[in-house]
Amino acid sequence: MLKPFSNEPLTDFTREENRSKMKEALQKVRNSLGREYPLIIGGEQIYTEEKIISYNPSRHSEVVGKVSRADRALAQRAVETAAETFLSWRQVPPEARARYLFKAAAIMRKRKHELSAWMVLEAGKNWVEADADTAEAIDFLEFYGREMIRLAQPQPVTPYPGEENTLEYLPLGVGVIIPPWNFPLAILTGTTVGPVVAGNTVVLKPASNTPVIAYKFMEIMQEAGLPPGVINFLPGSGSEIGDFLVGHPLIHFINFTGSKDVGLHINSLAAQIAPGQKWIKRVAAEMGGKDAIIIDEDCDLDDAVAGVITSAYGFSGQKCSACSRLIVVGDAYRPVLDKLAEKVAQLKTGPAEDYGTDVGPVIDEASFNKIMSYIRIGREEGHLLTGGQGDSSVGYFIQPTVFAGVAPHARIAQEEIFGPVLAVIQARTFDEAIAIANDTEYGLTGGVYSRNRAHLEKARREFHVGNLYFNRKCTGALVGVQPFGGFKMSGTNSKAGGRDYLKLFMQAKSISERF
Ligand SMILES: NC(=O)c1ccc[n+]([C@@H]2O[C@H](COP(=O)([O-])OP(=O)(O)OC[C@H]3O[C@@H](n4cnc5c(N)ncnc54)[C@H](O)[C@@H]3O)[C@@H](O)[C@H]2O)c1
Ligand SMILES: N[C@@H](CCC=O)C(=O)O
Repeated sequence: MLKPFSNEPLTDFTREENRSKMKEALQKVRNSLGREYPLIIGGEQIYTEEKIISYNPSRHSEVVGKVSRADRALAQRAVETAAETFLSWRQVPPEARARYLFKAAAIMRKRKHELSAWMVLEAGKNWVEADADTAEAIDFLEFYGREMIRLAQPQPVTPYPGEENTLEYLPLGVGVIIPPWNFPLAILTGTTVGPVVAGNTVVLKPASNTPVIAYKFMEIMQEAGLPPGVINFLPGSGSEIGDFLVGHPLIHFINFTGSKDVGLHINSLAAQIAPGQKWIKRVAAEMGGKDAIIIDEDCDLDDAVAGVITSAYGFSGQKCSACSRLIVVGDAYRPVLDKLAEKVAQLKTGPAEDYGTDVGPVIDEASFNKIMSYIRIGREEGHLLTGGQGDSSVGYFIQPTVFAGVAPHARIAQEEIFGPVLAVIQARTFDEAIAIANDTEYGLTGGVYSRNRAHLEKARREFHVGNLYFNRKCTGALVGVQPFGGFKMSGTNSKAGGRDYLKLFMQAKSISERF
């Protein structure tokens, strides 16, 4: 009997026994750094000359792994293999498909600290963030498996005299999965196994910064017994094989998570009908954010500032959900700035593998340079309250940075920086704060700290974001609890971890039989 879904518990690292397990896992992973990994098509491991090399962002001289890189010929083979495998995979009963996911979840649970350790070293996540990423991956497996079983049950339709009417959900076909590096296990797992348990087969093109953790996911799916060819693992360049895959006539859907620019490019490419293509490709594209938290005058300011700090600097601000704009109402402004300056300066910046690091490195040199250039822009557009320095000599470290007195239309208040940089904006009234919060092209997460019920109700109606949080941080959506996905240029609102998710990769067939 299947237990009802519940979220995977997080590890309590204040306990010595858990810290020592994590240290052991880090040591074990460190001993395996620098290895070569194949791509996988139809279960066959293929080593290529060309490699994607991934580095430890906390120590960029350290090679984490070398992963084989696909060219277009291999991409063609992967799509054809997925198309062939679809013919048998779609016949596998939904409950049997779900069982592969439950088995993979059990394997991940056993390898939890090891998987987190890979993320510490390959993505630069601190222990707590890496542990949450692994837990979320397990949640996606457990949740989507149960969702498929639910959708396979007779679906409710209105009874009609003299007829039997049914509604069935069928898979679409072959999809391309393109995840980002910032949730290298959770988002990769969720965006892949959702479509797969729905009966589709896929080509998975992982992000080039985190291909080793992506390979670990493949290892687990293979160990869970997933038939060869259901997930084809194809690391490679976005522009070279990414465009080829998206435009391929055998592809039915693209499940993308990443930046706005790449998402819009994929959306327009997928809209073109390739010769021989007989369907419209579906695109789920979850993209960036410029997320705001509003601090209202009457709230608990200590609690609010703590929530903002977690939201702004968790994983060095490299979350689509990160708070990058803080809007403070009226007289709360000065005390909030004082508290922020004090608390942010106390955050510990350092290597992700050191227990107790609050702010680890940013992912790579390009990100480091981009964030530092925004910090230079910020010095013109606002008043530097704290932080502002970066050091890329060993790893890509940037101090958590706060700019105060920022105008709502300043570049640092409008453009996604994707780093540990917070712009603080003052609003005269709560209504003005809501108007400022909504005045960007994005609409992903938002937060309000307030004790004023009328203000919270106004925010409920008017704060235009896909994930709205009251009196808590605006990151860390839980699978099944806070289905995740935004409005406007933040994406197509696919609601990862929600009950509508699998239907994005299915088509509904209504069948009527007259008695
Ligand atoms: N809304 C969400 O749920 C969500 C979640 C996580 C990250 N994000 C966003 O992702 C971004 C950070 O991730 P990133 O730097 O990996 O984003 P990115 O857009 O640079 O890359 C995302 C993926 O797209 C691939 N890619 C790049 N060019 C491509 C092309 N032409 N065709 C096909 N694939 C291509 C990359 O290799 C990678 O796998 C941020 O903007 C962040 O806000 C959004
Ligand atoms: N789902 C994650 C964000 C994913 C984007 O980076 C959260 O809710 O913080």
